[in-house]
Amino acid sequence: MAVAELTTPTWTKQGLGSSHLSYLSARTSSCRRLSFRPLRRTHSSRISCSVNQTAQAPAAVETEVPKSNKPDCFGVFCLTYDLKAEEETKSWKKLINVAVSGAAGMISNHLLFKLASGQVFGPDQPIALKLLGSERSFQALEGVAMELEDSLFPLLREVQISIDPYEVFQDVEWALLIGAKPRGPGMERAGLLDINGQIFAEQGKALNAVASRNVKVIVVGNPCNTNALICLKNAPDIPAKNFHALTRLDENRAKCQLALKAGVFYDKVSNVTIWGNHSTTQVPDFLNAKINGLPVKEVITDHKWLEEEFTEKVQKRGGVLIQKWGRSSAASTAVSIVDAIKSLVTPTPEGDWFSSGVYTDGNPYGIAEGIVFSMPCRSKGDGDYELVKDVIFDDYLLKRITKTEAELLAEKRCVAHLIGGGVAYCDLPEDTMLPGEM
Ligand SMILES: NC(=O)C1=CN([C@@H]2O[C@H](COP(=O)(O)OP(=O)(O)OC[C@H]3O[C@@H](n4cnc5c(N)ncnc54)[C@H](OP(=O)(O)O)[C@@H]3O)[C@@H](O)[C@H]2O)C=CC1
Ligand SMILES: O=C([O-])CC(=O)C(=O)O
Repeated sequence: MAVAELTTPTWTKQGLGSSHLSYLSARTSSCRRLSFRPLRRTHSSRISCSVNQTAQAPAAVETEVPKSNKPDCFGVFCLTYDLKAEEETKSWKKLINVAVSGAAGMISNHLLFKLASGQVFGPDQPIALKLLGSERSFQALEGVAMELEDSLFPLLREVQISIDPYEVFQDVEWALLIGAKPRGPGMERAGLLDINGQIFAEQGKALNAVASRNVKVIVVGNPCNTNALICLKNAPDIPAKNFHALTRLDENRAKCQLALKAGVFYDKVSNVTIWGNHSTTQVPDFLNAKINGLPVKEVITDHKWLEEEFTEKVQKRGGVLIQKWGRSSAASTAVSIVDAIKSLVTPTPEGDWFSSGVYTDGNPYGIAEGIVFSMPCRSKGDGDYELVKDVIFDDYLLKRITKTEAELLAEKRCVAHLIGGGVAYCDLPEDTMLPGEM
């Protein structure tokens, strides 16, 4: 039944019992929870919660639950909020503030709705989304906020949009830094490092000034390892350990290729590490990885494939996708950001680990200190992690780890001016590529 035909619209929540009391106040309630607070933009006060202004909280009505397979039942009108809202709210956790930069971009367009739905932080975790954009993207950001509003997510209590990182990062517990300038034709990697480095230096300073002292930061915008380094160096009051560069997409890509080759479903693949940079020098580790609990090299006996095809496939997967799609991975990147967060907020399954680009100080592998390098991590589910010690190395793995390490050390020299390291000197060993560049 379409909205116009309804005299008493109902919202049903799949999975609830068969008898429902539906309340029209679902509308007022969700609207009350979504407060748009556009900042530093006078014109943005046009955003308002129009339903909130007009709706009254009507008495409860008992209605038939529309069957979801009815052809005239669609979208929001197939949903019921069993609004024992007050009771439910009491069982919820304390609201968390989550900042997302590049919020009008492609990755965010997938990610924000996952965050708001509860599938990332859990069904009892209300969140406030704080969206960072720019002058150029502000209108689009308003559009994003409107779509979030129209989605009626019960757990989404507040949406803020702003172009000022000092406002957006105020008290945030999570900062997902996605916005970055893409490398254009003819642009040198050094140029990209500098332009994006400025963005991440500013955002690091803003996080340092106003974010929660234990904020967890996931840098997605490329080149993400060095951007994360710049960010953490500009945020000296936040533990360096709290900064991550996203290499989870690479891990997921590696798992997919191993599963494909072994002819197993990908949940049978575990212990996959991506070592190093999120670039074409990254090292997907098949030495320590397992399939059905067995070393990958015992299951996949074609070692030439592992060393050559597999490694290159993972390194260049992003570029192949761009050739097909005409744009870089957005949906799968958003999924991998979700995976990365969940890996920090839920205990890592016994014996397994996940990859993340983290600060190398104190690492047990002999990797140079002072860079952000993807390594195997485990978490107790408290947002923190520890590095996995029981991994093995062979000459093949060590040689490649050395190469990606050299690249990151060179990137670090290129951005010395942004991390308090004096005059920058850019001597990148070769113009290595982001996974999306080929
Ligand atoms: N680590 C990983 O695994 C992956 C990383 N990426 C990286 O994530 C980033 C975002 O990708 P995606 O969402 O697809 O990109 P989009 O181009 O869709 O969005 C990027 C956003 O970055 C912002 N931005 C910030 N500074 C600039 C600038 N100087 N010029 C242009 N835009 C700028 C823009 O927002 P605004 O104007 O609001 O600032 C824009 O909306 C990219 O750096 C990409 O390379 C992509 C895939 C995987
Ligand atoms: O290069 C890009 O922007 C895309 C990217 O990081 C990837 O697909 O892994």
